Amino acid sequence: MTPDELFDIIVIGSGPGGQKAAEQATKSGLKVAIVERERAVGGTCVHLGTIPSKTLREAALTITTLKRNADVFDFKLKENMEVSTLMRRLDSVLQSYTNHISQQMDLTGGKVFLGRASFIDETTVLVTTVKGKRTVLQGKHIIVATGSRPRTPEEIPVDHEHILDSDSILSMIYLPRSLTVIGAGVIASEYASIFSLLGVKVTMIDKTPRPLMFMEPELTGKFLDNFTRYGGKYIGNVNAKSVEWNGLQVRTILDNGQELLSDKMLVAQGRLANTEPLNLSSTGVQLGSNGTIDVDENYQTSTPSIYAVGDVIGPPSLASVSMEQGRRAIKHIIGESSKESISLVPIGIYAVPELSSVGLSEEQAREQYGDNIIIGRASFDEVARGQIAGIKDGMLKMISDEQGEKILGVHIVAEGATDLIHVGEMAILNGNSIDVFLENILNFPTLGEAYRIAALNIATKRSQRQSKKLQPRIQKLIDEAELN
Ligand SMILES: Cc1cc2nc3c(=O)[nH]c(=O)nc-3n(C[C@H](O)[C@H](O)[C@H](O)COP(=O)(O)OP(=O)(O)OC[C@H]3O[C@@H](n4cnc5c(N)ncnc54)[C@H](O)[C@@H]3O)c2cc1C
Ligand SMILES: NC(=O)c1ccc[n+]([C@@H]2O[C@H](COP(=O)([O-])OP(=O)(O)OC[C@H]3O[C@@H](n4cnc5c(N)ncnc54)[C@H](O)[C@@H]3O)[C@@H](O)[C@H]2O)c1
Repeated sequence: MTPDELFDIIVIGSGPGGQKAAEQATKSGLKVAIVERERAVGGTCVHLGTIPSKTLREAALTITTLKRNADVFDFKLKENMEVSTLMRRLDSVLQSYTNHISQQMDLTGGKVFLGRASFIDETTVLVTTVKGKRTVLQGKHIIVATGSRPRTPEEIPVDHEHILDSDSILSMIYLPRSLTVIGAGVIASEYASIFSLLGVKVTMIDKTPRPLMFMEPELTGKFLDNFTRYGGKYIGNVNAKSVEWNGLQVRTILDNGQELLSDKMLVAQGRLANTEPLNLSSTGVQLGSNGTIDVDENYQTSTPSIYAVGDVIGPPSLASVSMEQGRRAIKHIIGESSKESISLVPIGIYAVPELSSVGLSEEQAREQYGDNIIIGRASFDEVARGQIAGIKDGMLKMISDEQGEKILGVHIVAEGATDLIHVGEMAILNGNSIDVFLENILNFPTLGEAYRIAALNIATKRSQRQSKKLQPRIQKLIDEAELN
C-alpha cells in the first residue's frame, strides 16, 4: 500500500509513554506523527486513571478537613452527593493538561492523527477514524505506547452501571451508600480509602491476607488502621465465588460462604496490555506470556524498527516510568542512549494516607545484606510539623546496612509521603551515608525532620552495637592492667 505520509517516528498512543516519546523525538529534530484512537490526547493517565482519581482524592481530603473543623465552618455534606460535583475541578485540570500536550505537539511540529492504528508491516501503519477514513503512514521507527485496560474476570459481570471497573467508576452519578471493592492492589486500595473517606461503606476483598502485599507490612498496617477508622472493612484470604446485580443491590458470595450486599461494586484485579487491534502478527513482534510486548533494555522489540514503552510492556505500569521509557526509546533510536540505567523506581500510592517506598524492603535487605541490617523509625507524632498539620499516625522507616551507614531503603506512610520519598531517593542515588541527615540543616518545622529522627535512631543503634563490640576488648585491657 502506498503511504499517504512519511515520518521519522510514528508514536501509537498519546498516554505518558507516547507523549514523552513524541516530545523527545520532535525536540531531536525528527518528523513525528502521534496516533490516538480517543477524541483527545492524554491516555489513561489523564482521562481515566491518575489525574481523575487524584482529583477525587483531593476533594475527599478537603471535605474531611472541613468536617474536622466543623466548629469553625457550618458544614454539612449534601445528601445524594453527585460524583460530578466532587469532580468539578477535573474539567479545568484536564483542560489545562490536554492543552499543554497539544501545545507541546504544535510547538515542536508533531502531527496528531485521531484514529485507531494497526500495523500493515513493520514500518507502515493504517489509521482509521471513527467515520471510517483511512490514512496510511510510514515511519522509519514506530513506538507502540498503547497502554492497558482493566482485566475483567470471566465470573464477574461488569456492566459499568452497578458493577464497575476503574474506567467506569467515576461515571457513577451519585455517591453510593455502599461499595464492594474486589482486589486489594493499588487501584483498589486508592479508591477504597477515598470512598470510605467520603462516607461510603466500603468492603474490600482479596485472596491476599493484607492489601498492597508488595509494600512493607508496617505501612499497610497503618493504612488498614486508617481505612477501618473511616468505616472500611478488609476481608482477606477469600475469593468471590459469584457476583450478581439482583435488581436492587450487588450480591457477592465469597468462597467462605459469606454474603455481601452493596449498592455498587468496583472490580480492580489487574490490567491487560492493549495489543490486540494492532495486528502485530504482520510485524514479527514477539509477545510475552501475559500478552505484553517483549522488549530489550532499550525498549526495542524483536523487530528492530519497532519499540514499545509503558503499560503495554508490563510492570511496573506507572505513568512516571512510562514517560522515562518513552524518552529513552527515542534516545536509543538517535544513538544517544542514557549511560545510567533505571536503577531505582519510587512507588507512590495515593491512598488515604499516602504510602511510598524507594529502595529495598526489609525482607530484601535481609536477603542481600544479612540479618544485621539496622532499621530506624520516625513516628510523625514526634515531628513538630506532623503535630501542627494533624499528621500524627504516619511513620518513616529507614533501612541501613550493618555498619549503619549505607541507606538501603526508605518507606513512608503519611499524608505527603509521595513527595517526601524523593529526599530518600536522592540520598540513595547519591550514595549518601545516613549521617547526611544528622550533619546538615533541614527546614523546621517540616515533615522532612522525620528523616533526621530515623537516621538518629540508626546512629544510636550503631553506637550501641559498636560499644557492645568494644566491651570485651575494654574488659580485657582492664583485666590485663589489674594482673600487672
Ligand atoms: C485508576 C488509575 C490510577 C493510576 N494512578 C497512577 C498514579 O497515581 N501514578 C502513576 O505513576 N501511575 C498511575 N496509574 C498508571 C498510569 O495511568 C499508567 O501507567 C500510564 O497511563 C501508562 O501510560 P501509557 O502511555 O503506557 O498508556 P496509556 O496512558 O494507557 O495510554 C495509551 C493510549 O493509547 C491509545 N491507544 C491504544 N490502542 C490504540 C490504537 N490501536 N490506536 C491508537 N491509539 C491507541 C489509548 O486510547 C490511550 O490513549 C494509574 C492507573 C489507573 C487506572
Ligand atoms: N499510585 C500509582 O502509582 C498507581 C495507582 C493506580 C494504579 N497504578 C498502576 O496500575 C496497575 C494496575 O493496578 P491494579 O490495582 O489493577 O493492579 P495490582 O496488580 O496492583 O492489583 C491487582 C489485585 O488483584 C488481585 N488479583 C489479581 N489477579 C487475581 C485473580 N486472578 N484472582 C483474584 N484476585 C486477583 C491481586 O491480588 C491484587 O490485589 C498497577 O500496576 C499499578 O502500578 C498505579
